[in-house]
Amino acid sequence: KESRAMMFQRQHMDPDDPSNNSNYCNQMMRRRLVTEGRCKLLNTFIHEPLVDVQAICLQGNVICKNGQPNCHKSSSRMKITDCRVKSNSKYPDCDYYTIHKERHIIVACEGNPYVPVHFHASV
Ligand SMILES: Nc1ncnc2c1ncn2[C@@H]1O[C@H](C(=O)NS(=O)(=O)C[C@H]2[C@@H](O)[C@H](n3ccc(=O)[nH]c3=O)O[C@@H]2CO)[C@@H](O)[C@H]1O
Repeated sequence: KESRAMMFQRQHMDPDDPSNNSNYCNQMMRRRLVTEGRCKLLNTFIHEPLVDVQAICLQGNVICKNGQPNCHKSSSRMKITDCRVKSNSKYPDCDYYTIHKERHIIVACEGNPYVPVHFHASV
């Protein structure tokens, strides 16, 4: 069974910078099995080293939108790509906009070791 930490890495970690690949999301959403069962509305990939993303759990603790106390905001901006589903997408042909950004990211952390298990938002 896949751990939540491994699921976070499968769904959200991609240290290699895709810079200007406009078809990145259609490739990666499929390759990482994020579109299993339905066209996920929004999924963000993070283009930073795993150790830097894991370090966020030691950075700014903030309250999550759902009231849980275990969210953490990255102290620096990070290279990310938002994959946002196109409105005319029909499962299983999920079609995505590829939106490259640099933002602070907010993740939820859990466990021992205390690691990211959920991508909460980018700001
Ligand atoms: N505090 C917590 N602590 C621990 N766990 C917590 C906590 N909170 C939730 N989980 C758990 O996480 C799991 C999960 O899949 N939550 S999810 O909201 O659907 C994920 C969002 C995210 O994947 C994506 N998104 C969203 C925005 C963006 O910029 N980029 C972007 O990619 O969209 C999804 C929907 O928003 C679920 O098991 C829930 O129980």
